[in-house]
Amino acid sequence: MAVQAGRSVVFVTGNAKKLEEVIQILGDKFPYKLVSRKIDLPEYQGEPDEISIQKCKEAVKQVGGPVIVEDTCLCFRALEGLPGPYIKWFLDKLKPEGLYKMLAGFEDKSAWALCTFAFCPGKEQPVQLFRGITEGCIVEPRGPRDFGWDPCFQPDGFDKTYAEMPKELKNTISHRNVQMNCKHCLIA
Ligand SMILES: O=c1[nH]c(=O)c2ncn([C@@H]3O[C@H](COP(=O)(O)OP(=O)(O)OP(=O)(O)O)[C@@H](O)[C@H]3O)c2[nH]1
Ligand SMILES: [Mg+2]
Repeated sequence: MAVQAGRSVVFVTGNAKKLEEVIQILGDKFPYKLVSRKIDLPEYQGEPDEISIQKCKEAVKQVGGPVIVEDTCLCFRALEGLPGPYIKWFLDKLKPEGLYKMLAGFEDKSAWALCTFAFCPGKEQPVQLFRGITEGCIVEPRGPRDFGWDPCFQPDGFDKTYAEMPKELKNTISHRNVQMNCKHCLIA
């Protein structure tokens, strides 16, 4: 990332669980000081890239310096990628059980989790995007309920849902782990 060494970057999110995972994934190898700001940014509509760019521009306006935001989509193949960026509202109303039931009429239960990080060094500067995708399927919910749709998403190659996995394993293979050496994630 184009941040000068020794500088800090503000991760803007209203979601404490995301923040927790981002801090765990970056560990102490991230060469910049990560500062968090809890701001509930607007839930924009549109394609994932456009949403992340708008979100990042709003964050930079509010923070006034280098920022990172991320937007997470959960996309069902049978529904041509929906709910996608609107998963927050579907999850809120339907809970993981309802997400699973949404696919009752479809044979194809496959899904992908997409995380789009957006970085902007300052006002009027271009926004850079970084994407991570983990392929999986939607299953009957299993495991602890402490983070969103984790109980109904089972990544390919595993017999556990995200929620059933130890956090270290989820963080190694998850859509949020946007690293070139992550074997399970596709870097878009
Ligand atoms: O089970 C989960 N495992 C995950 O790894 C994960 N990452 C995000 N989410 C949920 O999916 C929606 C994304 O919407 P979202 O990107 O707009 O997030 P948000 O509004 O909560 O925070 P933010 O936009 O302030 O950063 C929200 O309901 C999040 O709780 C996850 N659920
Ligand atoms: Mg949001």
